[in-house]
Amino acid sequence: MPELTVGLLVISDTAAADHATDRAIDTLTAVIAEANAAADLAHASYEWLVDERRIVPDDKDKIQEKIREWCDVRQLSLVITTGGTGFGLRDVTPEAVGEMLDKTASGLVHGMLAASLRITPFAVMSRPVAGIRKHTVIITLPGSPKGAKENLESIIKLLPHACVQAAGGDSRSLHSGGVRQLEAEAGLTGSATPRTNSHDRHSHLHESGGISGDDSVRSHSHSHGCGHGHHAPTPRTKQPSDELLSNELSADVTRRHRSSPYPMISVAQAHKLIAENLPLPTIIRHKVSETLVGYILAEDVTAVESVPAFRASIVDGYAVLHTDGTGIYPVVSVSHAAAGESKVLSSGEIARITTGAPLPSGATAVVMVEDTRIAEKTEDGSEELRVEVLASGLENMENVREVGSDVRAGEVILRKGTQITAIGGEVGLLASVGVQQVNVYRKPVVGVLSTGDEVVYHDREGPLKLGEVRDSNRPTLLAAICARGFNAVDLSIAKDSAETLEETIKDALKSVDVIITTGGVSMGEKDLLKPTIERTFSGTIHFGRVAMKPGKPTTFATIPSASSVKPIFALPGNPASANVTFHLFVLPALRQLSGYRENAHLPTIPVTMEHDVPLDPRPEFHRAVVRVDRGGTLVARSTGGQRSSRIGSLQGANALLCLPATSEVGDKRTRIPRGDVVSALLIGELQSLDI
Ligand SMILES: Nc1nc2c(c(=O)[nH]1)N[C@H]1C(S)=C(S)[C@@H](COP(=O)(O)OP(=O)(O)OC[C@H]3O[C@@H](n4cnc5c(N)ncnc54)[C@H](O)[C@@H]3O)O[C@H]1N2
Ligand code: MOO
Ligand SMILES: [Mg+2]
Repeated sequence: MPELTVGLLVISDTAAADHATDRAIDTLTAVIAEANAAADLAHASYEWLVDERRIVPDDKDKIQEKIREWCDVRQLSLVITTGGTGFGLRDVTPEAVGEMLDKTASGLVHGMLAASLRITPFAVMSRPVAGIRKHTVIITLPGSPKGAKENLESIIKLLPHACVQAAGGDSRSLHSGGVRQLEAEAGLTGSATPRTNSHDRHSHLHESGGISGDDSVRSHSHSHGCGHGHHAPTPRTKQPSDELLSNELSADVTRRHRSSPYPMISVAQAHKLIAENLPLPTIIRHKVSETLVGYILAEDVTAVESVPAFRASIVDGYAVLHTDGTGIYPVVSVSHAAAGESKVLSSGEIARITTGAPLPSGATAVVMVEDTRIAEKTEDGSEELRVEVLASGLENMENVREVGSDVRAGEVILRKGTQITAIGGEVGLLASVGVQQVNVYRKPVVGVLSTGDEVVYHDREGPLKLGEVRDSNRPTLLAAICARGFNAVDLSIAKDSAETLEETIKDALKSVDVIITTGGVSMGEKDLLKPTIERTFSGTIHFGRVAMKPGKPTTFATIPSASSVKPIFALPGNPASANVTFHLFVLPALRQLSGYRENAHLPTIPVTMEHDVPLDPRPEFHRAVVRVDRGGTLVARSTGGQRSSRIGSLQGANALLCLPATSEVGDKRTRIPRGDVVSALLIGELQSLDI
């Protein structure tokens, strides 16, 4: 399918200083993904491919440098800028872009402004420009993600047409920006897509864009005819710039990065980026049953019925009129805890009653059987005929549960945000008041993929060949995910090839909400995950390195999907690293996606070290066993060797000690001494007493 390549340029001093503050890239990527979905539905034969995403400050030179590269060298189909179009002193986008346009496109500007003015009069404060440089269409959107989204949505249907024309009506130049196409042309991926001829494509664009009567498009498609379907490919020279190499799937090993292009961020920053970039939880209806455990309520729940629904006895004994006092009374009826009517009780009468049974009407109290004596029996001696009430001074409704005294119909019994626990209290409460279904947040379905040419199934028969490694990450993570009550999908093992990764991830995106991969995220030439996410799936890598041990190359990205975005956690291949980063980053994310709010993180508790523990230059998450000692103190002991490859460091562990980096402690200490208190992240159950 022909690709219309897009560059997204965020122009903002703030976002350039701290990429985490940027919302525009995700917003615009989602608009483009939606346009692709709509085009797909309309059977249009083109697809937008976001090929470049960059953030630059409000600096004319920096803006022009990118525009030059993307238009003149990369020959992208479309460049979208956002930001710097206001009246502020630093706002220079229209000037920077305006100077570089070969032709202006005032129609696009009018279209965007008209759409904005329908929403807010402040649209007059935007100074957009649009036009063509060489073969690339350029549009400038406002900086607010909302405004940018509205502007882009107002013209996006027309842009394929504009891009085709700007490319000179030449399908080759339209294609030339598509990197995947290029790789196919150069025989790099080995999977050249058959090209659609220009006639077909233009007639499809025609339908989807709703444009009619445009001679130039029609005559162009006519003049090139079907011949271009098999036109000899014209490979474009690759640019050896560092930026291009940063996510090049097929770069020679000599041309790969020699230092990671991903900034090293702190664990706290990583948590923030994850929390901010996850999609919102969705709501489902779920029946009240044992399978409700673990879900979080997405609504306040109101009692349908009262508990008790009738006046009920609290004890086994005799229903009486409390005003009758002590004395001998005939037993006129029996009220058992069972459905059915009972006789009206009058003064001078009593009724035998069991715990939980309805109080006969007329009765105002219950006397415990222990406070009575049989005065007369039936002839066969099986039942009492008359009973002496010994208890005096009974209160009105003594030993009676009033209607609705436990729960009143209409009362809110559970608040939105409450988790249905394994204790059973919430299920019990819901069941008791006749609530049969509740709205809860859907739990995400999580796919787990191991990657690596060396990785073999853990249950593969026979000895390992040199270099083979049994897959421990997938069984470990599947176990941890299921045990926490999430649905896991086994995505198997993918070889270290761009095609396999692409195919596997593409398939997984159809059935899972979150993807976890392990391996292939560091600096090796076979570490292909990051470029695959960026290039093939137009994903945004929110971070690719974290200052921590283990887990340094932990990567978090989102991939645009039809409805919103799908998170992908690309964890390091080392088994201990994969498990630690799962508990530290992925589990809180899964909890947030299932409706947890501020409590999405696992709890952290202060623990006392039972022995010295060495510190590392990186903040470390040291696997440990925490127990309550005989004095009631929480004490921690290391699980031993902490090498990232050693999954045994997690055997028996229930905590990760959060140890500071050597640089973070005073006096350049290299150890935490025995008896010191450190913080521990509780990843398992707390054991009481010594074991
Ligand atoms: N030059 C550099 N090399 C490395 C760096 C670095 O910064 N510069 N970081 C190191 C760190 S820290 C880690 S952690 C690892 C992470 O590597 P990857 O995520 O790329 O993972 P792989 O290279 O694919 O594998 C690493 C290791 O783990 C074994 N592995 C992988 N998958 C599995 C599995 N499913 N089950 C069991 N074992 C698995 C694999 O065989 C390797 O031994 O990179 C360092 N290198
Ligand atoms: O950070 Mo890596 O996970 O040490 O081994
Ligand atoms: Mg590696």
